[in-house]
Amino acid sequence: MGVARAGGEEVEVQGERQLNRPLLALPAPPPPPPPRSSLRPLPVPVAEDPDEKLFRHTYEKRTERKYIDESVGYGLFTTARIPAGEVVFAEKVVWLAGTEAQRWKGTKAADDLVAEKVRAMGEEWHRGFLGLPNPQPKEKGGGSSARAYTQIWKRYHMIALQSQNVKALVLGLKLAFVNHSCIANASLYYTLRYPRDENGVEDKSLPPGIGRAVVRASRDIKAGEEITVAYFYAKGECGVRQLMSSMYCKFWCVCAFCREPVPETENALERLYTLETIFEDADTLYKRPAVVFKTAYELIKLFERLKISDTREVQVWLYCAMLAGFNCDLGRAMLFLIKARGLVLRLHGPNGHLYDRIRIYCQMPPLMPGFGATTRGLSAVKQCYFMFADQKHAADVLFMLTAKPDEYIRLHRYRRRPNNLVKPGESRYFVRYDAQDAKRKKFEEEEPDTVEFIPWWYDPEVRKQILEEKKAKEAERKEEESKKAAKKKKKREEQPGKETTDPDCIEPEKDFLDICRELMREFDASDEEQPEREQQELREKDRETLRNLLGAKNEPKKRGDEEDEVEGNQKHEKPGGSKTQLPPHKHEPVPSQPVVREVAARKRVVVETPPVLPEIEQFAPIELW
Ligand SMILES: C[S@@+](CC[C@H](N)C(=O)[O-])C[C@H]1O[C@@H](n2cnc3c(N)ncnc32)[C@H](O)[C@@H]1O
Repeated sequence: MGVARAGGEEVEVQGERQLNRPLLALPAPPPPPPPRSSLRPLPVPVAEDPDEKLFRHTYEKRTERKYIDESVGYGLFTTARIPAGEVVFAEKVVWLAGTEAQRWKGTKAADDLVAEKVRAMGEEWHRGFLGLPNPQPKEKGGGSSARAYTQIWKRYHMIALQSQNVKALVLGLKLAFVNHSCIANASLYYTLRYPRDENGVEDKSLPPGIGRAVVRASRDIKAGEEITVAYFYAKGECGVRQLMSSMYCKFWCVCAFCREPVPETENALERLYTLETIFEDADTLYKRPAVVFKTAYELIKLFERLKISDTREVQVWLYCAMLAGFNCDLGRAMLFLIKARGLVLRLHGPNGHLYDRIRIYCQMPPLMPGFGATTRGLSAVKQCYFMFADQKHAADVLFMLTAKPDEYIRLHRYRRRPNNLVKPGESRYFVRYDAQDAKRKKFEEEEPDTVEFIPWWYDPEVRKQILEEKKAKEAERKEEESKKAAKKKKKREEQPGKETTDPDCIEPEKDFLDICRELMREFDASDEEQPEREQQELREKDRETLRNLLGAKNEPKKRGDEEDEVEGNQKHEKPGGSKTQLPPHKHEPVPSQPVVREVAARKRVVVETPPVLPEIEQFAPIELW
């Protein structure tokens, strides 16, 4: 158990060791960067009652409600500075979801339901609830406080999305005054709690409910500043965001960034929208991975510059992790996940459901949606470690900044330049492809068949018609193809001399061994006419040539020997000269020499290996599959 200072108070921090533990049983990564001065160590849940101990010390007393204007109503303001990462308040809330919300039928039933829930919170809370400013005329229902519960509820509640997108309506006495901003200075999340049985023991077989609403400062909040959170995931330009606020929250957003849009923030939120759109399009993800990474990188930089630090940034890191996972790139995926985990810990602490999701992905990356759709990024987790060592320049590798739009560069292809070889403005890393990689790259870059889809909203009759049309078109295309093939074949048969121009294609219909056997038979037939000794010599020579031709599979030779041999063979092979020349086969209009040269020449692949410097090795561990 450790002790940390928070605003002059001492806070018990339990389980720090647990937080610093590596995620997977792997070699220890380099030490983490020093903590930022404005952040104190994060509190973590404790075994007994997480809510009680975790949020004992908050900045609740340094806040007050103030009236803003008619369009927004009240807001919650600070009376003193609140440092980034601190819990502003963590309060108990009344919440309605699922079957309970279904009881909201008719005003009387609704009022009874809210009253019942509010009374269950205790007398003090009940009084606080009824003390919230109620703008409705009191006598509307006849009595002085008739329908007061629902009136207050309707004005001050918030919508919370729990895991699996379960909607819950929440109301807290402080939370009631926290307004939305498209670029908020605090984050809101709800701790989850399992229902307790009659003995007060948590029943983990039941779905968890909401424990407390926690508002945590995501940046330093000055004294007198309004505390704002994001009610929804705001993205796009101001008009789009206002449309979203009216759709999701039933108000027209008039936050500072919608009232007077700033070009830079507008640009950042528009980029976020673009990135989200890209992530809905698997085709772009597949064909333009480098563009996606670059967009994400620029967005993260922009967020940093504008000091936007909220779940949207977590989402960008998560998207990058998913794109890496999509390509089986565990090294990059892990690093993106670690970044997302760090940020969500800073924003929400280890209690929110977003943290739970990221923690699960860290432990089991294949659980990320779309994982392993392609293998072109294949890498191992430990390959991300060298990027820890080189935080300053790792972005080049992590986001593939030097890649072509359609490229996906594997981690092991990056080599770090030694200090004396780096020119100003140049990337620290260069990409090394070898012959094997180039072959694989060609395969990786093959485009998949395009996926066509018929929108679900089309009329069934229209869908049927479209499918039939597609089938007819496909049949037509196949028929055309077969016609073309038949035409080609016919032409070939009519002009046998003109046939093969491709030296690779000796006899398409025949097996290579058949051809060899035929050749042997032909040699034997022509040899019968020769005197016995001469014949033997020639046969021996022919066999030698054939052995060379077949690549001397059983006797591996040195590269140098092979080259000499090929060149030697070429010297002897004069058309019509020696007896070792293979006579033209009746199915083989083109002389066989070009084939011989081609086959042999292909073996002369020289793999260029750059000088391996110990420094490069150290930073870029090489791992080939
Ligand atoms: C939880 S209450 C916050 C307190 C509220 N300002 C009041 O005095 O009643 C949520 C309501 O505040 C208003 N509100 C919050 N953020 C807003 C914003 N950015 N623009 C316009 N209205 C907002 C909306 O009417 C919303 O339904």
